[in-house]
Amino acid sequence: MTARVKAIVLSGNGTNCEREVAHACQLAGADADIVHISALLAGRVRLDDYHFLNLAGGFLDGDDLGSAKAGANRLIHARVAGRQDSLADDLRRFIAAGKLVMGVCNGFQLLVKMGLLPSFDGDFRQNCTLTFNDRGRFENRWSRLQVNGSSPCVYTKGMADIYLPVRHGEGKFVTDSPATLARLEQEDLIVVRYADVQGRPTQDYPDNPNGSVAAIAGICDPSGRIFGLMPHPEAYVHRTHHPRWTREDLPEEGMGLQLYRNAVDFIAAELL
Ligand SMILES: NC(=O)CC[C@H](N)C(=O)O
Repeated sequence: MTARVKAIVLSGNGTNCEREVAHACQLAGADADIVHISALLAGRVRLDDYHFLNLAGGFLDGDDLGSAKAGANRLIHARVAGRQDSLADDLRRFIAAGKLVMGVCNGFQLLVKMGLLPSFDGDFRQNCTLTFNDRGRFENRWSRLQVNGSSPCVYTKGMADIYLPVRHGEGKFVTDSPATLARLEQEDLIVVRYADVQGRPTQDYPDNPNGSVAAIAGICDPSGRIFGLMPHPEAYVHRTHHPRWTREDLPEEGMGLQLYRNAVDFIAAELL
Protein backbone atom coordinates (compact mmCIF):
# COMPACT_ATOMS: atom_id res chain seq x y z
CA MET A 1 0.00 0.00 0.00
CA THR A 2 1.36 3.47 -0.83
CA ALA A 3 1.84 5.93 2.06
CA ARG A 4 -0.70 8.72 2.26
CA VAL A 5 -0.22 12.39 3.02
CA LYS A 6 -1.83 13.09 6.38
CA ALA A 7 -3.27 16.54 7.02
CA ILE A 8 -4.50 17.80 10.39
CA VAL A 9 -6.94 20.71 10.62
CA LEU A 10 -7.19 22.29 14.07
CA SER A 11 -10.63 23.22 15.38
CA GLY A 12 -12.11 24.68 18.52
CA ASN A 13 -12.24 27.94 20.50
CA GLY A 14 -13.98 29.66 17.59
CA THR A 15 -12.62 28.31 14.29
CA ASN A 16 -15.29 28.09 11.58
CA CYS A 17 -13.56 27.02 8.34
CA GLU A 18 -12.19 23.63 9.38
CA ARG A 19 -14.60 21.56 7.29
CA GLU A 20 -13.88 23.52 4.13
CA VAL A 21 -10.12 23.25 4.73
CA ALA A 22 -10.35 19.49 5.35
CA HIS A 23 -12.41 19.14 2.15
CA ALA A 24 -9.75 21.05 0.16
CA CYS A 25 -7.00 18.80 1.58
CA GLN A 26 -9.01 15.72 0.60
CA LEU A 27 -9.66 17.02 -2.93
CA ALA A 28 -5.89 17.55 -3.21
CA GLY A 29 -5.29 13.88 -2.37
CA ALA A 30 -4.55 13.93 1.37
CA ASP A 31 -6.24 12.21 4.27
CA ALA A 32 -7.52 14.97 6.55
CA ASP A 33 -8.53 14.84 10.21
CA ILE A 34 -10.30 17.68 11.96
CA VAL A 35 -8.85 17.65 15.47
CA HIS A 36 -10.06 19.76 18.39
CA ILE A 37 -7.22 21.62 20.03
CA SER A 38 -8.13 20.08 23.37
CA ALA A 39 -7.33 16.61 21.94
CA LEU A 40 -3.77 17.81 21.26
CA LEU A 41 -3.48 19.44 24.69
CA ALA A 42 -4.77 16.28 26.36
CA GLY A 43 -2.15 14.27 24.45
CA ARG A 44 -4.83 12.09 22.80
CA VAL A 45 -3.68 13.14 19.32
CA ARG A 46 -0.05 13.77 18.37
CA LEU A 47 1.07 16.36 15.84
CA ASP A 48 4.00 14.05 15.03
CA ASP A 49 1.61 11.66 13.28
CA TYR A 50 0.84 14.24 10.55
CA HIS A 51 2.66 15.95 7.66
CA PHE A 52 0.53 19.01 6.97
CA LEU A 53 -0.85 21.29 9.70
CA ASN A 54 -3.74 23.57 8.74
CA LEU A 55 -4.80 26.50 10.90
CA ALA A 56 -8.27 27.42 9.69
CA GLY A 57 -10.13 30.71 9.71
CA GLY A 58 -12.63 31.80 12.30
CA PHE A 59 -12.98 33.90 15.42
CA LEU A 60 -10.64 32.34 17.99
CA ASP A 61 -11.73 33.44 21.46
CA GLY A 62 -14.17 35.87 19.85
CA ASP A 63 -11.29 38.07 18.62
CA ASP A 64 -10.93 39.30 22.24
CA LEU A 65 -7.49 40.89 22.85
CA GLY A 66 -7.16 41.16 19.04
CA SER A 67 -7.72 38.32 16.59
CA ALA A 68 -5.84 35.10 17.48
CA LYS A 69 -3.91 36.77 20.32
CA ALA A 70 -5.42 34.64 23.08
CA GLY A 71 -5.11 31.57 20.84
CA ALA A 72 -1.41 32.31 20.28
CA ASN A 73 -0.85 32.53 24.04
CA ARG A 74 -2.67 29.22 24.52
CA LEU A 75 -0.49 27.43 21.98
CA ILE A 76 2.72 28.99 23.27
CA HIS A 77 2.16 28.43 27.00
CA ALA A 78 -0.27 25.55 27.57
CA ARG A 79 1.46 22.28 28.51
CA VAL A 80 0.48 19.02 26.85
CA ALA A 81 -0.97 16.71 29.52
CA GLY A 82 1.62 14.45 31.10
CA ARG A 83 4.56 16.21 29.41
CA GLN A 84 6.76 19.22 30.03
CA ASP A 85 6.33 20.37 26.42
CA SER A 86 3.89 22.98 25.20
CA LEU A 87 2.13 22.73 21.85
CA ALA A 88 4.59 25.33 20.59
CA ASP A 89 7.44 22.88 21.34
CA ASP A 90 5.58 20.23 19.34
CA LEU A 91 5.08 22.71 16.56
CA ARG A 92 8.77 23.62 16.48
CA ARG A 93 9.65 19.93 16.15
CA PHE A 94 7.06 19.59 13.40
CA ILE A 95 8.64 22.50 11.54
CA ALA A 96 12.20 21.26 12.12
CA ALA A 97 11.20 17.95 10.51
CA GLY A 98 10.47 19.90 7.30
CA LYS A 99 6.71 19.47 7.51
CA LEU A 100 4.20 21.99 6.14
CA VAL A 101 2.06 24.56 7.96
CA MET A 102 -0.59 26.73 6.33
CA GLY A 103 -2.65 29.34 8.15
CA VAL A 104 -5.62 31.01 6.49
CA CYS A 105 -7.08 34.27 7.81
CA ASN A 106 -7.45 33.66 11.57
CA GLY A 107 -4.81 30.94 11.07
CA PHE A 108 -2.45 33.50 9.47
CA GLN A 109 -3.08 35.87 12.38
CA LEU A 110 -2.21 32.99 14.71
CA LEU A 111 1.06 32.17 12.89
CA VAL A 112 2.18 35.79 12.95
CA LYS A 113 1.24 36.32 16.61
CA MET A 114 3.05 33.12 17.61
CA GLY A 115 6.15 34.39 15.80
CA LEU A 116 6.12 31.44 13.39
CA LEU A 117 5.94 33.86 10.47
CA PRO A 118 8.15 35.22 9.07
CA SER A 119 10.63 33.66 11.55
CA PHE A 120 13.56 35.02 9.53
CA ASP A 121 16.29 32.92 11.16
CA GLY A 122 14.09 30.31 12.79
CA ASP A 123 13.91 32.74 15.73
CA PHE A 124 10.10 32.51 16.29
CA ARG A 125 9.98 36.17 17.30
CA GLN A 126 6.91 38.26 16.53
CA ASN A 127 7.83 41.22 14.33
CA CYS A 128 4.64 41.64 12.26
CA THR A 129 0.95 41.74 12.99
CA LEU A 130 -2.46 41.92 11.37
CA THR A 131 -4.54 44.78 12.67
CA PHE A 132 -7.86 46.51 12.04
CA ASN A 133 -8.78 47.18 8.42
CA ASP A 134 -8.31 50.83 7.41
CA ARG A 135 -12.06 51.13 6.81
CA GLY A 136 -12.69 50.12 10.42
CA ARG A 137 -15.12 47.38 9.50
CA PHE A 138 -15.35 43.75 8.47
CA GLU A 139 -14.60 43.28 4.74
CA ASN A 140 -16.27 40.49 2.83
CA ARG A 141 -15.32 40.59 -0.86
CA TRP A 142 -13.30 38.87 -3.61
CA SER A 143 -9.68 39.90 -4.20
CA ARG A 144 -7.24 39.59 -7.05
CA LEU A 145 -3.81 38.46 -5.88
CA GLN A 146 -0.49 38.83 -7.63
CA VAL A 147 1.84 35.91 -6.88
CA ASN A 148 5.55 36.54 -6.38
CA GLY A 149 7.15 33.93 -8.64
CA SER A 150 10.54 34.42 -6.94
CA SER A 151 9.31 33.50 -3.47
CA PRO A 152 10.39 30.15 -2.00
CA CYS A 153 6.73 29.41 -1.17
CA VAL A 154 5.94 25.74 -1.77
CA TYR A 155 2.20 26.37 -2.11
CA THR A 156 2.11 28.92 -4.94
CA LYS A 157 4.64 27.22 -7.23
CA GLY A 158 3.78 27.76 -10.88
CA MET A 159 0.98 30.24 -10.15
CA ALA A 160 0.90 33.85 -11.40
CA ASP A 161 -2.35 35.23 -10.06
CA ILE A 162 -5.19 34.00 -7.88
CA TYR A 163 -8.76 35.21 -7.26
CA LEU A 164 -10.03 34.49 -3.75
CA PRO A 165 -12.48 35.84 -1.19
CA VAL A 166 -11.47 37.75 1.95
CA ARG A 167 -13.64 37.93 5.08
CA HIS A 168 -11.98 39.68 7.96
CA GLY A 169 -12.00 42.64 10.30
CA GLU A 170 -8.29 42.58 11.13
CA GLY A 171 -6.42 41.96 7.89
CA LYS A 172 -4.11 44.95 7.66
CA PHE A 173 -0.56 43.59 7.62
CA VAL A 174 2.01 45.82 9.34
CA THR A 175 5.62 45.33 10.47
CA ASP A 176 7.38 46.53 13.62
CA SER A 177 9.93 48.49 11.57
CA PRO A 178 10.87 49.49 8.00
CA ALA A 179 13.80 47.05 8.34
CA THR A 180 11.43 44.09 8.79
CA LEU A 181 9.47 45.12 5.70
CA ALA A 182 12.70 45.57 3.72
CA ARG A 183 13.88 42.11 4.73
CA LEU A 184 10.55 40.53 3.76
CA GLU A 185 10.95 42.17 0.35
CA GLN A 186 14.64 41.33 -0.09
CA GLU A 187 14.15 37.67 0.79
CA ASP A 188 11.02 37.38 -1.38
CA LEU A 189 8.94 36.27 1.58
CA ILE A 190 5.98 38.36 0.43
CA VAL A 191 4.11 35.66 -1.48
CA VAL A 192 0.83 37.29 -2.50
CA ARG A 193 -0.19 40.94 -2.87
CA TYR A 194 -3.62 42.52 -3.40
CA ALA A 195 -3.80 43.63 -7.04
CA ASP A 196 -5.90 45.92 -9.26
CA VAL A 197 -7.63 44.90 -12.52
CA GLN A 198 -4.32 45.19 -14.36
CA GLY A 199 -2.81 42.74 -11.90
CA ARG A 200 -0.58 45.36 -10.24
CA PRO A 201 -0.18 45.53 -6.45
CA THR A 202 -2.27 48.36 -5.05
CA GLN A 203 -2.93 50.35 -1.89
CA ASP A 204 -6.31 51.49 -3.19
CA TYR A 205 -9.55 50.36 -1.61
CA PRO A 206 -11.38 48.10 -2.36
CA ASP A 207 -8.79 46.18 -4.42
CA ASN A 208 -6.61 46.33 -1.32
CA PRO A 209 -9.42 45.61 1.15
CA ASN A 210 -7.63 46.47 4.38
CA GLY A 211 -4.76 48.90 3.70
CA SER A 212 -1.98 46.32 4.21
CA VAL A 213 1.50 47.80 3.78
CA ALA A 214 3.06 46.93 0.43
CA ALA A 215 -0.32 45.36 -0.44
CA ILE A 216 0.71 42.25 1.50
CA ALA A 217 -1.92 39.49 1.51
CA GLY A 218 0.32 36.59 2.54
CA ILE A 219 3.90 35.74 3.53
CA CYS A 220 6.04 32.64 4.01
CA ASP A 221 9.08 31.72 6.09
CA PRO A 222 12.51 31.39 4.41
CA SER A 223 12.00 27.65 3.85
CA GLY A 224 8.73 28.31 1.97
CA ARG A 225 7.04 25.60 4.04
CA ILE A 226 5.17 27.85 6.48
CA PHE A 227 2.65 30.02 4.67
CA GLY A 228 -0.06 32.35 5.90
CA LEU A 229 -2.53 34.46 3.95
CA MET A 230 -5.67 36.47 4.66
CA PRO A 231 -7.71 35.37 1.60
CA HIS A 232 -9.40 31.95 1.75
CA PRO A 233 -8.13 29.37 -0.79
CA GLU A 234 -10.41 26.68 0.68
CA ALA A 235 -13.40 28.82 -0.27
CA TYR A 236 -12.69 28.54 -3.99
CA VAL A 237 -12.13 24.91 -4.88
CA HIS A 238 -15.05 24.52 -7.30
CA ARG A 239 -16.42 26.57 -10.22
CA THR A 240 -19.69 27.24 -8.36
CA HIS A 241 -17.87 29.03 -5.54
CA HIS A 242 -17.01 31.85 -7.95
CA PRO A 243 -19.32 34.88 -7.61
CA ARG A 244 -19.98 34.97 -11.40
CA TRP A 245 -20.09 31.24 -12.12
CA THR A 246 -23.44 31.48 -13.92
CA ARG A 247 -22.12 34.21 -16.26
CA GLU A 248 -18.47 33.34 -16.89
CA ASP A 249 -16.91 30.36 -18.57
CA LEU A 250 -14.78 28.92 -15.77
CA PRO A 251 -12.75 25.75 -15.26
CA GLU A 252 -14.39 23.12 -13.04
CA GLU A 253 -11.67 23.50 -10.43
CA GLY A 254 -11.46 26.66 -8.33
CA MET A 255 -8.14 28.48 -8.16
CA GLY A 256 -7.60 27.88 -4.44
CA LEU A 257 -7.24 24.14 -4.82
CA GLN A 258 -3.84 24.39 -6.51
CA LEU A 259 -2.30 25.63 -3.23
CA TYR A 260 -3.38 22.42 -1.50
CA ARG A 261 -2.29 20.28 -4.46
CA ASN A 262 1.17 21.86 -4.38
CA ALA A 263 1.44 21.18 -0.65
CA VAL A 264 0.34 17.56 -0.97
CA ASP A 265 2.63 16.94 -3.99
CA PHE A 266 5.57 18.48 -2.12
CA ILE A 267 4.99 16.22 0.88
CA ALA A 268 4.60 13.14 -1.34
CA ALA A 269 7.92 13.94 -3.05
CA GLU A 270 9.92 15.01 0.02
CA LEU A 271 8.50 13.37 3.11
CA LEU A 272 6.83 10.04 2.28
N1 LIG B 1 -12.42 34.70 8.49
C1 LIG B 1 -11.55 34.85 9.46
O1 LIG B 1 -10.77 33.96 9.78
C2 LIG B 1 -11.61 36.15 10.25
C3 LIG B 1 -10.45 36.36 11.16
C4 LIG B 1 -10.72 37.37 12.27
N2 LIG B 1 -11.79 36.93 13.10
C5 LIG B 1 -10.98 38.72 11.66
O2 LIG B 1 -12.12 39.13 11.55
O3 LIG B 1 -10.07 39.40 11.27
